[in-house]
Amino acid sequence: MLHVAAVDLGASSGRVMHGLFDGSRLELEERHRFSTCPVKRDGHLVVDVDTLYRAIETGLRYIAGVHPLASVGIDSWAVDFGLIDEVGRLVQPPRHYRDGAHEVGVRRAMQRISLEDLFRETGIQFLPFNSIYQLIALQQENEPLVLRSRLLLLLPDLLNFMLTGVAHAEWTNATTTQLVSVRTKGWATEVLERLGLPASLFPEIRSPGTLLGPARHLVEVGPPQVVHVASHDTASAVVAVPAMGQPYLYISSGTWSLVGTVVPEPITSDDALRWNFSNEGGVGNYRLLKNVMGLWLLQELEREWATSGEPVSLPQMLQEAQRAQPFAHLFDPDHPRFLRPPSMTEAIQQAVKEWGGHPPEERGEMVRAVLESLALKYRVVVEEVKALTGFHYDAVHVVGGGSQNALLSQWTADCLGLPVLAGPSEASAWGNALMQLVALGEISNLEEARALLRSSVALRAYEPANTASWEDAYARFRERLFHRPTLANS
Ligand SMILES: C[C@H](O)[C@H](O)[C@@H](O)C(=O)CO
Repeated sequence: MLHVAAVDLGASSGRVMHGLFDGSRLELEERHRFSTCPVKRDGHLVVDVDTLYRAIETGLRYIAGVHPLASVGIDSWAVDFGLIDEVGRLVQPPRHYRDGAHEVGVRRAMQRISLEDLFRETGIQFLPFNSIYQLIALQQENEPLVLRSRLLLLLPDLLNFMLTGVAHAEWTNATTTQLVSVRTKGWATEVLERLGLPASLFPEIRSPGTLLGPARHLVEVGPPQVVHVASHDTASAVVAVPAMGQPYLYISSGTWSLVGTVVPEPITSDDALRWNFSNEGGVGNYRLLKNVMGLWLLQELEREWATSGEPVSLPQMLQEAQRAQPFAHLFDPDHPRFLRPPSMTEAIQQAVKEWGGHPPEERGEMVRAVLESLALKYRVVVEEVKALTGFHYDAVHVVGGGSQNALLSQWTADCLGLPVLAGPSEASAWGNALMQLVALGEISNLEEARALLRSSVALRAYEPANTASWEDAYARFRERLFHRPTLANS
């Protein structure tokens, strides 16, 4: 039996998963779960790297204390980074992308380079919290701090560095900085020059599926090899899309919903620019996708209800949503106001009002409004994907934690008029473990990885129903949508 550890850091929790591979089946078992929520320091939302690192070590020691651990891989959300000084210390805690400080970076960047030039060079969608804007904002705020930094490491690269002492930039996550060139596939040096950002901060880019080095702090239990997995959690989740052949559509559904497909080369056409698509690095391909605000909306509502003394479970929320009136409170879930609103309830009510609807008051109305609006937004993005690639798709794979939301999966099928195949729910951890097996030479490629996955996990299928009323709602949704600001044009 071969033992690997997949460390997957999500928006609110991280887990250390134990992968057991017997040559024909892979099993994943959770060994340690911990919070990844940002903390407030000096007025900013930051990532508590030391606490994360300690939790990861605890989980790894737990597995390695019992089994010979062959390897470890770390994936996390994208864009957030730490700056390291000449002795390898963090110069300050990494800012979290939901902190508002990057906005000054957006304004500054736009004075120096157009969105169009940036997109043509990097293929990445405009999101105000991309690393590029976070770094410019930091430079504006504290230039000496950036000048005395030696390296910029995205979160999984930073944790890998803490484990091994080796500093690299893993490809899939590096592309989310909006600072990697689609032409050279290296750091976009011309963009860095135009923005006055030091090229020396950016380490060598390495491909997923390669070995990084031994985990030096775990010598007494091995040490296991640290592997460059697809370290952007969405890239790992896409590795674990159990598709049979090409082309395929996916929704990586969690705090964000990443809606897209994979393409052999980036698509940087006028339409891709206009629709604000991303070409994020994948494993042997590009992930042509768009961020939809996702289950963050629901998570925030749930948090608000719990803090106001009315905690509610997900099954209860879904039951109440089913009883509410259909299509009564639609809104654009990607309005920038939803990134970090003081009150999600009020932000949704305001958005519905602006679309000429009656603001939802009841919990069920609110949940129904979120889920219907998400499904309708998925349809908008899927239509754009079809137009960009010219492909026909006959199903959509929903992977990640959101694949367990049966109501959203059913409504997604109804709205898209396509079957939904839901699962695996721990897709990022699966993709992470599978890339370790590739790096260790246990399996030879993605096709084999997917075959292994299909024989190891159960999927749920949802057939489209009730499509006529969704078609009608979609027509109304589209009409409203294209007169309102989105993350791209606000
Ligand atoms: C910032 C988000 O985390 C990012 O855009 C998204 O791709 C992600 O990583 C979702 O987990």
